[in-house]
Amino acid sequence: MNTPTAQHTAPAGGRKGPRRSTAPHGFTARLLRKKAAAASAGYLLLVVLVTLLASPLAPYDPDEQDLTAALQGPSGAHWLGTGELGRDVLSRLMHGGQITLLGVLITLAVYLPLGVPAGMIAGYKGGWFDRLVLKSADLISAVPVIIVLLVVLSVFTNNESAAMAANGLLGAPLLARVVRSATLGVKEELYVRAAVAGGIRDRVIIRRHVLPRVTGVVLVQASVFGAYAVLLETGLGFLGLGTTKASWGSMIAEASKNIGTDPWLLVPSGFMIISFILALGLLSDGLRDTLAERYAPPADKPPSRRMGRPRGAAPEPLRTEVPDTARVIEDPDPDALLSVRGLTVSLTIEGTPTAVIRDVSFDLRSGEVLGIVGETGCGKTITATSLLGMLPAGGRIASGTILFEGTDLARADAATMRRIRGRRIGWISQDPISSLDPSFTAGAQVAEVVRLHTGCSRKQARERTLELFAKVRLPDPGRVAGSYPHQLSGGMAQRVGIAAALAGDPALVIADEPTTALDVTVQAEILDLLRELQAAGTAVVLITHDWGVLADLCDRAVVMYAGEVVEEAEVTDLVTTPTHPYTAGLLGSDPHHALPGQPLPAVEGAVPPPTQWPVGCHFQNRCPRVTDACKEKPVVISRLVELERSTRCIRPLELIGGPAHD
Ligand SMILES: Nc1ncnc2c1ncn2[C@@H]1O[C@H](COP(=O)(O)OP(=O)(O)OP(=O)(O)O)[C@@H](O)[C@H]1O
Repeated sequence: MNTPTAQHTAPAGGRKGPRRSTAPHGFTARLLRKKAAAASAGYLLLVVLVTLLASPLAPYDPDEQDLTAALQGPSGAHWLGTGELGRDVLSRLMHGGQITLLGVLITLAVYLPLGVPAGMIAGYKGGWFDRLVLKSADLISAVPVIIVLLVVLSVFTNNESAAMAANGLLGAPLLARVVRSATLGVKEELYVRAAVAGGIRDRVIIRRHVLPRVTGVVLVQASVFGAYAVLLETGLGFLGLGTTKASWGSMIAEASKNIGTDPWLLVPSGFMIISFILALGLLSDGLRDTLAERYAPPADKPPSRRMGRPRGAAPEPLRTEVPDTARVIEDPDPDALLSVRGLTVSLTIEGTPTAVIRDVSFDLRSGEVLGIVGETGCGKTITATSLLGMLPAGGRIASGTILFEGTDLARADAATMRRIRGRRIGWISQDPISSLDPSFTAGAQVAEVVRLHTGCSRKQARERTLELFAKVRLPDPGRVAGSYPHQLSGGMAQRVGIAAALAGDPALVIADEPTTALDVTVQAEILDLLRELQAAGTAVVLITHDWGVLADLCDRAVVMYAGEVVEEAEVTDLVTTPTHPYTAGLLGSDPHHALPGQPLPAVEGAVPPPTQWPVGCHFQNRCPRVTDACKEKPVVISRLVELERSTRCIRPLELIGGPAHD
């Protein structure tokens, strides 16, 4: 007999309190609309009430014996008959529930407070604690629970409470393992990453953002384990190891002794146990489905974007490390707010640490907007997330520096990064709805960030939130503050996201394709907001696929291709006189230049993945100007000092009519 673990790992949640959504979105209302779950909840409530009120309600004392009326069937005097000592079955059933349900309560009182926090911490933090939880769960799975309980009962004779507590203790690591898995998924949700980017502490994120999402899994596990505890109590009673008082288990034991002469005696206690367990199961299914509905993305919206998470990168040589001969490290610009130099980031791909961006360098001054442009998979997001120290699990900065306000973020510890995220560097995501936790109102989420960064009172945080909402030109800030994410349009959600990014008054904002999910009119409004930020002196790193957005907003831009910066220049120079064939190709395939009725010119081929970067120029397989020299060795990025631009091409001036040489 081993402790059960339910196979439900569906999205979960469930949280009460003033922030909860109201009907028709209310959790209880939706649960009660499920007939089986509603009937089960009603039945369980009735059983609990009758059990609690057994003393006034039961027609007889549960231990009152009447040997003249032993083993009788149902009658007017004894509705469910009598047992072998003439005790009233109905009264014993009502009182017996107290012992059985107390056993369930004790089990859960140990099981939940140990298993839930342990699982969330293991999943969220990883490391040695995670390994400990997994190891404990493996070990416990191999332990025969009944043997342990027999040992406990031999020490605490007939003490069912001790046995049930031990049962909870044995189940807790298994619960922790399930909660850990759910937490791993939640941890990658954009709104959790947005909270990390906002500088919110881990314990607050676990309590406010992870706990509501794993609550469903926990409820399902709790109901399955509760049903198991009922069975266990019954089993102990049946074996005569449990309490000597009336309990559902001891009633089963009594009935089984008399099964030959009076089979009826098994019916009331058997029905009680089976119906109770069945109702718990149906309720748990209802809870799971209701919570899954609650966190399912609306039908018209794609599922939330998650970051992939390869694990276990080790500081070994990278598969695609760049040789020193192919690096040019200039001194950082002394006036820059942010200076990135020679940044190489590795992720574990197919089990091997692999550079996914390498030798990335750029500068950004206060009040400047720097664009990062390139096709999908070129390394724009990894570059941005390394600035925030939020690489996917297993990712690490292999080399290079990220100087921001005098601190090298590439080497900053967790506490420094937490101080910088949200306060000095804000983050705006490309998926505004998924960046907000569906369990909280927009106002509550922004107020949380405001409080974190300013330490102000709740009231002041609410006022500041409304100011921020007005600043990002949200219509009716009060109404938006009280709305849940699903009640907001994409544009409104993005404004809320920008308000959250501005809550700490950061010097730098990283906007990762902030307009991709929005329609054209809303895009223009969001770009206006970013322009205002810039005018107020905030530096912005803008990741985009869109040359129109780039030309509209950015002062300078870096073009990335297959993990490398291939060109860096003022935007006007980039769009008018590109020096790298990739920049020229990208510009040529810009839909803004499409001619009616003519196919859009495209750069043939696809970006090679980091595992297949060629020696030499990464663009060689798609370049219309490729020569043998391009394939020989990694191409150094050269500074064209007079033109105030850099390019990673061995014939940088060829495209703009300069001398062509190999
Ligand atoms: N979690 C991950 N695990 C493995 N490889 C990853 C992971 N995240 C990114 N990569 C790889 O790193 C490279 C750079 O990815 P990145 O997301 O930075 O590209 P991007 O230019 O931002 O693309 P997009 O425009 O689609 O966001 C890609 O080859 C990608 O496949």
